[in-house]
Amino acid sequence: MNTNATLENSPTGAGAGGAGDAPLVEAQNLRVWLPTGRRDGIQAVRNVSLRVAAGERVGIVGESGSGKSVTGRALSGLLPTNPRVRVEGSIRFRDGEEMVGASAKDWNDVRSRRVGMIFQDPLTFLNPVMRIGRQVAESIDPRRVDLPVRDEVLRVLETVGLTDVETLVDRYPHELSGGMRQRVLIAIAIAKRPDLLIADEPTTALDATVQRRVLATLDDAVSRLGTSLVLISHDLAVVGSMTDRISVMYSGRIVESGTTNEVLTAPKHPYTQALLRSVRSLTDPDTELWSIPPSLRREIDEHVALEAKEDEYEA
Ligand SMILES: Nc1ncnc2c1ncn2[C@@H]1O[C@H](COP(=O)(O)OP(=O)(O)OP(=O)(O)O)[C@@H](O)[C@H]1O
Repeated sequence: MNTNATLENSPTGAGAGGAGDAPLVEAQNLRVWLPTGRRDGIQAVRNVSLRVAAGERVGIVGESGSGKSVTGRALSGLLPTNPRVRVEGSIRFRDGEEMVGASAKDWNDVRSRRVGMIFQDPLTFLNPVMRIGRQVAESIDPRRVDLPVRDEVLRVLETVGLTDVETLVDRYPHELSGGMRQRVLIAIAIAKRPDLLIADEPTTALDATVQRRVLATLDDAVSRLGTSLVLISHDLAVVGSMTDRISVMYSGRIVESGTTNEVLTAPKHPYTQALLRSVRSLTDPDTELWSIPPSLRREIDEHVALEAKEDEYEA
C-alpha cells in the first residue's frame, strides 16, 4: 500500500490541528495534465492527497520535475491558463466550495483572502513598473492603495527585516538586491494575513548567507501570524528545519508522508532513503541532480510502478 494513504497530523507540530480538526486545505486524488508536444500532454501530478491543518507546516520535497511546483500551483489556482491543462480530483479549503473546476474569479477570491504565495523568482512576480509601496498596498487592500494604508505598508516591510522603508516604498523592483526582492515578496504574501502560505523554492536563487536570513524571516513571519505553510523545496535540510510534516514526491506521486522527524530519521520508502543518502553525496550543488546510482534508480522505479498498480487496483 502506498504510504500516502493516511496523512496524519504531527502530534508535536507547532499549531498542528488535532485529529478531529477539519483541515485548512485538503487535496484528494489530485491529478494534473499539462500540454506538451505529445498529443495527451504529460501527467505531472498523479493522485496526490495532502492535508494541511490550521497553523501546520508541511514540506514537499523531491527532485526537479517530480511535480512539486505543479502541485503548489494547483493548490493556489495558478496553473497555466490553457484549455489543454486538465485538473481532476478535489481541492477544498475549510468552509469552502470545491475548487477543482472553479472559475478564475473564485480562485481570485480565495487567493485574495486566504492564500499567499512566494515563488523562487521575484522578478517574474513583482510588477517591474510599479513602486514597491504600491505593490504591498495592493496586497493589503486592492481597493485602497493610497495614503491610508501607507503606515501599514511601512510596518509590513519592517516586519520582513527591511530597513529604510520610507525610501524603499518609492523604489522599483530592479533597484533592489535579490534578497530584498525576496523579502518584499514575503511582505506581499503576508500583508493580507492569509490562512495559508505556499512558498515554492523561496530562497533557491539566493546565496547561502542571504538564503539563511530570508528563511529565518519567513519562519518568523509564519510563527507570528500562525499561518499554515506549504514549503516546496528540493533542499531537505531547509524543509527539515522548518516543517512539522513532509511529503516526498517522485514522478508526480507522493511516495511517503510523515512527521518531519519520522521521514528524516526513519524513512520507509526506498526513494526517500536514497534521497537522504544522496543529500550527503551531492556532487554539484548548482544543479538539482541527485546522485542516485542507476541500478538503485531502476529499483525505485519498479517499486513506485508497483505501488501505482496497487493504488489503481484499490481505487
Ligand atoms: N507549464 C508547463 N507546461 C508543460 N509541462 C510543464 C509545465 N510546468 C511543469 N511541467 C512539467 O511537469 C512536470 C513536473 O514539473 P514541476 O515543475 O512540478 O517539478 P518540480 O518538482 O517542481 O521541479 P523543479 O524543482 O525543477 O521546479 C515536469 O515534467 C515538467 O517538465
